[in-house]
Amino acid sequence: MIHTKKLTKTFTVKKETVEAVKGVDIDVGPGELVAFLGPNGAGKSTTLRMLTTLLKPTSGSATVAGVDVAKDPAGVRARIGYIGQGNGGGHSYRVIDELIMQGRFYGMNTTDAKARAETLMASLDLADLAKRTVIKLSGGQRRRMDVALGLMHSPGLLFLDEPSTGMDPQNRANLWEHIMRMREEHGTTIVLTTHYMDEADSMSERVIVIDHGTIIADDTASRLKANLAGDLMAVEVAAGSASEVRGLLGRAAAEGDIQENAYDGVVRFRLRLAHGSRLAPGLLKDMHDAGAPAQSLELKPPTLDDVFLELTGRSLREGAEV
Ligand SMILES: Nc1ncnc2c1ncn2[C@@H]1O[C@H](COP(=O)(O)OP(=O)(O)OP(=O)(O)O)[C@@H](O)[C@H]1O
Repeated sequence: MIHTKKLTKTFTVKKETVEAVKGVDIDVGPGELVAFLGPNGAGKSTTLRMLTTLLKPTSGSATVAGVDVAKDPAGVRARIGYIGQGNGGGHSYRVIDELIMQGRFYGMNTTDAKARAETLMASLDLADLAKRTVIKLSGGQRRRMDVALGLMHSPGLLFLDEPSTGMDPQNRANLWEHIMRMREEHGTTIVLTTHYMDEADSMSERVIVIDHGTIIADDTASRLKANLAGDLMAVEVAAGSASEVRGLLGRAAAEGDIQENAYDGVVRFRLRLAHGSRLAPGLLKDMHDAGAPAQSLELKPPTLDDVFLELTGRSLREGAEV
């Protein structure tokens, strides 16, 4: 569905060069659901805008839905849906009319456009709002209408630029439910950008992590977490067992720091362990056999922020405007 080779975008601002996207290679297959995750200014939107033909690449190439973005931008646009950041200004048209106009814009006749608009309004929970003017919609309703607009011409590939930014958690969950249902019903390939880690984590099958215009990781969220971050383990033992346990934990966590705090006759160790949940039972047994049993053991699975921290030394949260 998407193939890019060394796709690059450079902006010149007041004689200064900004390398927004630095030669990225991206391959997305039919039916995939992929999130571009990265902090503000990482180059996510610029990449999306090149793929949707809103920006011309400085160099490199991109084929989207089988069409070269540089050679046939109109051909690309006919095959994709694009839902950009933020809402356009208020519209005084009714929701149904706005959707029909979009369909007409893509060459549908009025009857087909009306039928399609009604189907989409039903699946996006907009049917009761069909006659409301667009300016009067709430933020969440407006975003769902944006999704309906992007889907009017039944594109096989849908791009969403930060679809849920600024929405409250309930509206976000609601929008996602609709997007997932759309996907199930139509097999749409979906590419989105987000700086919400939990959204990339729970909704996407594949996460492409972008930082400073470069792809620094590309895998499923669970593999990224298992391979790059590891579980956070906390073990408490009686102070008298601490040296025994220190040795056992040191062998289990071949790399990485082991933090230690002592209080009230108890020592609490904290460490990161790849596949901690698999190692924990053996570790508990070894501690027991060594006469240094654990008083408690907690395991916390890693987040995509831990992955980003491991890859860059920075937290995704630091630069996020959330
Ligand atoms: N039209 C432009 N002119 C000049 N610089 C730009 C332009 N668009 C983007 N940039 C710069 O390119 C870099 C990448 O921006 P981009 O918007 O792609 O990041 P992003 O990852 O989408 O961030 P956000 O999460 O804030 O949307 C930034 O340094 C940005 O300032």
